[in-house]
Amino acid sequence: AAAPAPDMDGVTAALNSAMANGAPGAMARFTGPEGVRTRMAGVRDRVSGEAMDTRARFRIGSVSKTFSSVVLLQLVDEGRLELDAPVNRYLPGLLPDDRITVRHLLTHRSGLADYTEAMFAKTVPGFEAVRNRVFTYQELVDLSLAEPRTTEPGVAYKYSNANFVVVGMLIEKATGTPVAKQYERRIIKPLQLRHTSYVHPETQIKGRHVRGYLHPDEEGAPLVDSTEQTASWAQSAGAVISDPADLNTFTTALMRGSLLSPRMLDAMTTVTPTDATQTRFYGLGLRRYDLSCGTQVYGHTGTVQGYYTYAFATRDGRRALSAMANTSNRGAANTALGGSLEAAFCGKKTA
Ligand SMILES: C[C@@H](NC(=O)[C@@H](C)NC(=O)CCCC[C@H](NC(=O)C[NH3+])C(=O)[O-])C(=O)O
Repeated sequence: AAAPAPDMDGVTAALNSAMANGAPGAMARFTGPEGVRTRMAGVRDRVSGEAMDTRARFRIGSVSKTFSSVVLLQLVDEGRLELDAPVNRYLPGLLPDDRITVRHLLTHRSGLADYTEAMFAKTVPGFEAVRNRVFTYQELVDLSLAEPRTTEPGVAYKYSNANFVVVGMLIEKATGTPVAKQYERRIIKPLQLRHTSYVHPETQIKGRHVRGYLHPDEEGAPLVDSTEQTASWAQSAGAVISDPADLNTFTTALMRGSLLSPRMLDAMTTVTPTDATQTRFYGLGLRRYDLSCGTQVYGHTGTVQGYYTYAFATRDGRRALSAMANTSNRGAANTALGGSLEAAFCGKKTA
């Protein structure tokens, strides 16, 4: 059946709802058979009052995990790493359990604790303590290993940034270059993602960009401008910068098979449920959301101080949506923004 036209009024309603829940602004870009549709709301800069702009760049948070996963799966395709090999075969002595495999990292089933829970237990103090810090991968792994593991390897899904920090270490070990070089060579250049970059530990977002605003834990406390940070606490788990057009190019190219072999793309999109609702799933560095109209969309969400992101596409790569709200630590704003997926991919609700 032909895909339903996107309900762009519904997308606008989702953006407005994100603003009603504390975001200074929000935007979305839909790419489909009928072409591109963009919607913007509010401001990208609360001081200048400059309007939200879909040509502006922002921090994509954990959507970076899909970039890292693509690089690692290309290395598997090239025979330089094996998915079911112990991580310790490539990084001797790194992890305290030889049973933790590369696949366990990509599926969040390693049991490695997520160090960000302690790091950001107090949102603004935690952020201020790290926003200008530069961490080595090893320091982040050590923070994780200082806490008890959350599961025996492979037994259960438990989201952890530590997994994709180790993915970054594996990429650097296998290629002998920084992850930035691999993102550039394997994704950014081939897809001509002109507004996508990995500038860690540089704190500035170059060119036209959205300023991000972090909600403190204290109700009513003023927003904190969190735009400039090293994002070193996240790195290969969350430090990529991009814009809506590049994200749609990335997710559609991924789904169309431009980045991975058919076998590897099948492995990446083979998912297991992450919640009881059986509508949210995780594959290899990739989420799958099953929408109310039966459409399944693949991509990732992102949460980094001041920015909520959704970047998803249909399995045939014919339709994609990227959406961003320039706030965080506000779950209601994130959920509201997520409503843009149903509107974009399921179209107008029939009476
Ligand atoms: C969940 C999301 N994960 C990511 O994008 C990664 C990179 N971000 C996090 O783990 C959240 C770090 C804290 C954010 C902070 N929260 C707090 O400080 C809470 N005390 C904030 O909201 O900005 C994903 O995979 O979709």
